[in-house]
Amino acid sequence: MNGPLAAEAAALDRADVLAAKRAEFVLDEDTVYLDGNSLGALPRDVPARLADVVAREWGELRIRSWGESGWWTAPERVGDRIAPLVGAGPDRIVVGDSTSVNVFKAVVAAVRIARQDDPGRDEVLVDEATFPTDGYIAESAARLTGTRLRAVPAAVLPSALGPRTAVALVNHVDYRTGELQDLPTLTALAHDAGARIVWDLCHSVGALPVGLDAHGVDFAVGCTYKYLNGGPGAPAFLYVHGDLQPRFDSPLPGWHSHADPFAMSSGYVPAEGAVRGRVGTPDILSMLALEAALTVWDDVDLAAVRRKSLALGDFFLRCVSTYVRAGRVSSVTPTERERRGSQISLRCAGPGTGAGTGEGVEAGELSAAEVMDALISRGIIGDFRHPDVLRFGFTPLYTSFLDAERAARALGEVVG
Ligand SMILES: Cc1ncc(COP(=O)(O)O)c(C=O)c1O
Ligand SMILES: Nc1c(O)cccc1C(=O)C[C@H](N)C(=O)O
Repeated sequence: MNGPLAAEAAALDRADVLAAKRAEFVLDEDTVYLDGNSLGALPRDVPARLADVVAREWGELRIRSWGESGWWTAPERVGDRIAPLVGAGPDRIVVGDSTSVNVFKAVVAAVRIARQDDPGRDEVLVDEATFPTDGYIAESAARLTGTRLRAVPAAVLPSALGPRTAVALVNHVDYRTGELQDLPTLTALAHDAGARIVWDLCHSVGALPVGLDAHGVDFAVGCTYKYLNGGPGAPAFLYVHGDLQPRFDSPLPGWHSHADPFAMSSGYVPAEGAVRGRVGTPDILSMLALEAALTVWDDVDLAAVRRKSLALGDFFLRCVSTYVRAGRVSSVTPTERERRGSQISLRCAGPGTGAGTGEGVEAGELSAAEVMDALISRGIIGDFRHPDVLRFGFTPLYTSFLDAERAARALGEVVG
């Protein structure tokens, strides 16, 4: 059954310049997939490419593939494919390892540079709502570098930056609320304070233009399994600003980052450029699946992605206010477009959330976790984050306005 906003959704889909992209992904029409901010959908061309890598490059060419199939240079080559999506020039990005490992490399290297310039800097700032892994890694990086970690709310970061700050580690888009931080302003403020900044782009790469080179960002990391659709466990990336590349002193100087790896010498001599961010043998199967997945971006205008992402978010919020009983959910994602990533997070007060029953919630109503379970059983795939947040990720390459309408309508039915 259609809701009152279904006709409008269909019209928006007809006018969508990215609509044709959906056919490049493996999706089924019975499911509304709104979890591309956790695991992107499978691009259609990936299975055949991966089958070729396994059967021919590994199965037939075997060891020769390191050279003949370009395996050895894949981390830089795939990095150069990601570069335009984050506003980076060539040889600035290397792909490999997990985001967590790249946070470690970036934070330690950034502290080393900051303290070379000014040994008095003894603090690493992190936004206190950070995705947990960043906070855990930053705490260890701080201990290893003789600094201390200070967690502050993102809104307080501008005033927390000061003469003691070595590095600030900031999530560009908050994984829980979907709030977008002002990267140009915070980067400039960090530099004004004499500090270095590391951005975690997990929830912004592929969702909005980032402009790393243009804004003078020092270091950035990000994952490739969300909006870049690289697949489960796809390798992450590390960006190092061009001016800092010669000073990048990796805390994990493995042999793949050596200037002459096959010299097998006992002394470490770092390679120049992005290669310096490598560690050991890359996960070639995942790396090449990611490379194949990135071809969907070849003809995509990121400004159009951002326009559609914001339009989907606006439309979804309108559908929610039309279909869902007043007071049952409220958006924790800022309504201002310039403060939003590509997800809408709804607080769903109820039993077992620790958030009280909330206005408009009656005894016996479903908790947020139960609401998400009920949505998933109806084929609406979002996710739940503690204690009471329902997340709906909008992936402009394959999410339609009808998806947004169907999800909000189902939510209204589930919460009653
Ligand atoms: C902001 C952020 N950072 C880091 C990670 C994860 O890091 P890793 O790829 O090491 O699991 C995620 C998601 O899992 C994330 O959302
Ligand atoms: N990285 C993930 C994983 O290894 C398993 C399950 C989910 C994830 C995610 O990416 C979660 C995601 N970063 C989040 O925003 O919560």
